[in-house]
Amino acid sequence: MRYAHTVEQVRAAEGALLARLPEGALMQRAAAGLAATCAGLLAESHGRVYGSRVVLLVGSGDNGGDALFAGARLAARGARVCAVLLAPEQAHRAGLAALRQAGGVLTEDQRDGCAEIARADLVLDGIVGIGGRGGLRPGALPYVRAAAEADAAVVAVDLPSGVDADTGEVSGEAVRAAVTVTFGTHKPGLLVDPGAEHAGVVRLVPIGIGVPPPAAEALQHADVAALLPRPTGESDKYRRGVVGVAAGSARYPGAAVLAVSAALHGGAGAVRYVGAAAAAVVAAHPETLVSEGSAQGLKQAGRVQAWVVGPGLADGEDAVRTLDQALDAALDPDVPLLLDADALRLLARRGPAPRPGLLLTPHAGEAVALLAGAGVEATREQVEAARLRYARQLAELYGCTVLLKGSTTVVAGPDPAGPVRVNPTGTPWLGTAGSGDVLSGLAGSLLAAGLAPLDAGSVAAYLHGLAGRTASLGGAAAGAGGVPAGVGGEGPISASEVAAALPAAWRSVTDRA
Ligand SMILES: NC(=O)C1=CN([C@@H]2O[C@H](COP(=O)(O)OP(=O)(O)OC[C@H]3O[C@@H](n4cnc5c(N)ncnc54)[C@H](O)[C@@H]3O)[C@@H](O)[C@H]2O)[C@@H](O)CC1
Ligand SMILES: [K+]
Repeated sequence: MRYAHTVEQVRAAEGALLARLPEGALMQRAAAGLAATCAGLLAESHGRVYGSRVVLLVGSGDNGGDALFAGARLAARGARVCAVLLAPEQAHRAGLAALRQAGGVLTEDQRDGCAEIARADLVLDGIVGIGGRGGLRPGALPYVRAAAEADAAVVAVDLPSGVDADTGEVSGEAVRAAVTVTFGTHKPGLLVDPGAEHAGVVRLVPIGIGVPPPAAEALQHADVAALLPRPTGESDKYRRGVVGVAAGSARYPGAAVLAVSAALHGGAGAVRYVGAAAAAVVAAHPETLVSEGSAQGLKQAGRVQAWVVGPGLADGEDAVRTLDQALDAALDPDVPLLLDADALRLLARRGPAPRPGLLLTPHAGEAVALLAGAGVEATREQVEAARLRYARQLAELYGCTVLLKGSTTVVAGPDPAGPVRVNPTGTPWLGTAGSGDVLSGLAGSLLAAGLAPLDAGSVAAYLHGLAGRTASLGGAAAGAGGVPAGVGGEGPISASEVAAALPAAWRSVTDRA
């Protein structure tokens, strides 16, 4: 698991350690790890550290201190290090002295600084770290823009300056790093877009701080492998779980086919389908147990261990009746229920309807409707910019687990003190019609197999992201969790291909565990 902690948690943990250690010891640990990563990058790009050109962007706090001490270490190995001081009066004194002693030079001049950046091999962003507030200040912008235009590898110290450490929000511009070297623990803003997208590859340097339970966490391969259901010798279809899918309509039969397809690939023993697209579902997946038409309803469908309701239901009378039945207490309240797509729009009209085992899977637009249904106004852009906050708020308002889909999918449980799961896999190519139907069928299948809503949602998002990348790479198994989305070699995909790639994604997780 990759754990992330808020600034407040990091400060408390660091405070406890600082009291026990000699002054500056923690910063030296941070700087040593930072310099080692930079040396590795310089060896890759320049062939060696000696003679390479390094520019440090140094702000007024300890984040700048880290950059200065790391710069001193690189200068001691023969790098030509220039520190650009954004706040010369407040720059870290001991760090400045160390850099000077190691042969580094300083400048406060904007033109000089930008010229140095233009010919640098590596730029270290030590403008602000966890002490940053309210986005980049105007004085930093020329340097940040020069770094973006230069060939240099940009390495962010602790987090890219301009990214909110707790939320991943970016107001205005922020540093875009190839690599972020973060200290002690991850920060939530490094795991969730838009912050995650600015952070590049994130490397954690342990500095020995003890941390409390995390505010956010991201599953890794081993966690997913441990959570995935594994049939045993005694498993029959009921023990493995039967998932019911109430989806599709005369207008949108394809959504039902995709949700069923993913549910069949999601580890459940069988899939029951109820709805108006039975013919299309059976034609595509003859193994599905279908009930013709929605008139028969969910209650008559037979035994299931989880329901998926919503994809392609449209918003007619049948859809309203289906949602009523799904939320009806007479339907076994112990059977987990996933609501997606049209069911979410209908739920938004009714407002919160708390129920055990409820998982909602909105995208940003549906989240806006759900928020409005609970009396909270927000725009799509606001939800996309502050995904952690809105996922948590929705989970609290609706008293259930909420999986908010998007460039970073996040899953929040109803307990406000619990961690939010942030999904590390995926590719922008997954933003394609029907992709959400695949995710909900898969998550429903995992619910039926017995996973709790938070686990079912986050494991489904993980496999869905991997399957998307696998399909996008033309069938080659995608890399490990944590690989940033959008790495080269990918191409367009359809939702059917994502569903078909689920078994390969599953195997790539269990094979490596
Ligand atoms: N506290 C510790 O024990 C450790 C801290 N470390 C480093 O120290 C950092 C935190 O240091 P600080 O608390 O000094 O805070 P920062 O260095 O992150 O920034 C605070 C300073 O920046 C100014 N500032 C705030 N917002 C700004 C903005 N938008 N633009 C420009 N300046 C802004 C503040 O006035 C303050 O002077 C961490 O991110 C990490 O890099 C590491 O050395 C590890 C140990
Ligand atoms: K920084």
